[in-house]
Amino acid sequence: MVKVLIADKMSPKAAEIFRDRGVDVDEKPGMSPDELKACIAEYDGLAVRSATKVTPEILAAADNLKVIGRAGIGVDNINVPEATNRGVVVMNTPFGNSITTAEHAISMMMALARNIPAANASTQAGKWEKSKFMGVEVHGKVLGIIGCGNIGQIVADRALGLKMRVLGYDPFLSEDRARELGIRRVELDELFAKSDFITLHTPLTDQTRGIVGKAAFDKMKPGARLVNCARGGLVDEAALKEALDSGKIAGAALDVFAEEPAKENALFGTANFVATPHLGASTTEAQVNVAIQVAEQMSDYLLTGGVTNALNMPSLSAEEAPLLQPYMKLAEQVGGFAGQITESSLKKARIEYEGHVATLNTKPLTAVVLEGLLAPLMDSVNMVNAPVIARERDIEVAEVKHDRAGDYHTLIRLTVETDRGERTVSGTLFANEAPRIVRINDVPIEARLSQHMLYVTNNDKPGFIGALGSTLGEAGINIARFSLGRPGDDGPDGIAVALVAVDQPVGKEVLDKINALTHVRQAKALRF
Ligand SMILES: NC(=O)c1ccc[n+]([C@@H]2O[C@H](COP(=O)([O-])OP(=O)(O)OC[C@H]3O[C@@H](n4cnc5c(N)ncnc54)[C@H](O)[C@@H]3O)[C@@H](O)[C@H]2O)c1
Ligand SMILES: O=C(O)CC[C@@H](O)C(=O)O
Repeated sequence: MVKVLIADKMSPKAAEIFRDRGVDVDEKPGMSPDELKACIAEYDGLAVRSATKVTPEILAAADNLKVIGRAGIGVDNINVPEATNRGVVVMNTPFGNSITTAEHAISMMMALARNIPAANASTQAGKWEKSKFMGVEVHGKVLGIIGCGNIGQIVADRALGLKMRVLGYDPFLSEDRARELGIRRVELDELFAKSDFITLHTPLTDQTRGIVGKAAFDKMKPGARLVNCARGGLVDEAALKEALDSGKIAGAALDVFAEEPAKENALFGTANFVATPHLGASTTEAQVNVAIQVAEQMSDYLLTGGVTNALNMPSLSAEEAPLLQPYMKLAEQVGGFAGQITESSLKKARIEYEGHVATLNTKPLTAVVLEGLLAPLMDSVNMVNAPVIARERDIEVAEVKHDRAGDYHTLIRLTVETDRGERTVSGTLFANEAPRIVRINDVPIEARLSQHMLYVTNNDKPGFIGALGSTLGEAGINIARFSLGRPGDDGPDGIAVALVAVDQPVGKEVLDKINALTHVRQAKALRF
C-alpha cells in the first residue's frame, strides 16, 4: 500500500481523500527538520503547505519518495531542482487559493485606505481619535498591479468593480489580454509613477527579488500605498521602512516577509504599516480547495501514474495513464537501445511518433525515451530529470508527430545524431501491448527485447550463426530467441544484424570471444 505523509496543517479533507482512495496516510504537522528527516524514507508521497522546508537533506533521506504535493501555489519551500534530480515529481494547486489571496490583497488595500487596523487598536484602547484617521477613497484611484497572472487578474477584476483605474506590468501580459481585462499595460516605471496603490502578484525569482526597492520608492508618486500578498523578498524591507518613515509613501501592508515566520521585523511598529502573518490563502474555502486538489493529484499519481499540475513533469491525466502504459515500455526500450549502441557524445535526438501513438499525449513518452537514451550514459537519470539533463547538455530534442500510419499502425522512431553520424531505432506495439523493435538503422528486424540481449553486426556469410551459437553454448549461455535482419532484400554478402535474447548475462570474456569470430563486425551486450 502506498503511504503519504501530511507534514503541515491541512484541511482534514486531504487525509479523508487519501484514505478513500486506498492510500495509507500519516498526519504529523509541526515536525522539526530532524524529525522529518528521520521518518521520510517510509513515505511515497509528502504533502506540504509552506511551513515544511523540503531541503536537499530531506530529499537525500527520502528513499521511497515519488511525489511532493504543495497545497498552495508557491513552491519556494521545496528544492525543485533537487527533487527533479532524484526523480520526485513536484505538484502544486495553482488555482485553489487564488480568489482568497486576491481578496486578501483587496482587504489590505482597503485597510490602508481607511486606517482600519490602527483605528481599531486606538478605539479599543478607549481613545476616540476621529480626526487622526482620515482616509482616502479608492474610487477613481489608480491601482498598479505588478504580476498579472491568476491572482493579479482577479485583483484587477475586483478593483475595476470598485471603480478604480488599473495599470498592469507583466512581461507576459499581451496587449490583447490587457484590453480584455479592462486594464492598461504599462512599463514598470510608469506604474510606479502613476499608481496611488501598488500591489504585487509575481513569484519570487532572480528577476523579481527586490523589485520594489529604493529606486522604486524614489519613482513612486508621493503618498502611494503598497500591498504585498505574494512573496517576501519582492519588497526591500529596509527601503520600505525608510519610505514610510520619510513619509514618501502613505502606507504599506505586507502579508509576506523576507524571513518567515516574521516574529521580529524592523517594520513592526512603524506608522501606517499593516502586517498579517502570511494569511493570503487562509480561508476555509481555499484550504478545503487546495487540500482536496493536492490529495486527488497525489493519489492519481501514486495509484495510476496520472500527472496534474506538476512543475517538473509533463501532465498526464488519470484516464490517459493506462493508455500510455504499454507505450512507456516501448519508449524506454527504444531509448535504451539507442543509448546502449551510441558511443560518442549526443548532439540531437529526434523522436517521431507515427500512427496511433501520435494521437496520444506524447510528452511523457518523450521524457521516457530520453530517460532510456541517457540512462546508459550517466547515473541517476529518470523520466523527471531526463529532459532537464538533455537541455543542460545541449542535446537538441525534437518531437515530431505523423498522424498517418506507415508500415505499422503505431511506431516510435528515435534518431540520434552524434559526432559519428546518425543512428535510428524504431519500435511498435504488437496487439497494442507488446513492444517490438522493428528497425535498427536501415535494417528491418522483429525483436522482442528481454533483460539480457546480444546485439551483433556481422558480414552476412554462412557459418556465423553456428559459430555464435557454439560460443554462447560453451559459455553456458542459453539462447532464448534469435532475430535476424539485413538491409533490403538484396541477398547475402552485405551487413546483417542479429539480436539475440539470452537467459544469462554475456560477460566481457564471452563478448571478446564473439567479437573475435570471423565475420563479426561488432558485438555488444545490452540490458533492459
Ligand atoms: N500570500 C499568500 O498566502 C499567497 C497565496 C497564493 C499565492 N501567493 C503568491 O502569489 C504569487 C502569484 O500567484 P499566481 O497564482 O497569480 O501566479 P501566476 O503564475 O498565475 O502569476 C504570476 C505572474 O507573475 C508574472 N511575472 C513573472 N515575472 C515577472 C516580473 N519580473 N515582473 C512582472 N510580472 C512577472 C508572470 O508572468 C505571471 O503572469 C505567487 O508567488 C504565489 O506564491 C501568495
Ligand atoms: O499555505 C499557505 O498558507 C500559503 C500558501 C501561499 O503562500 C501559496 O503560495 O499558495
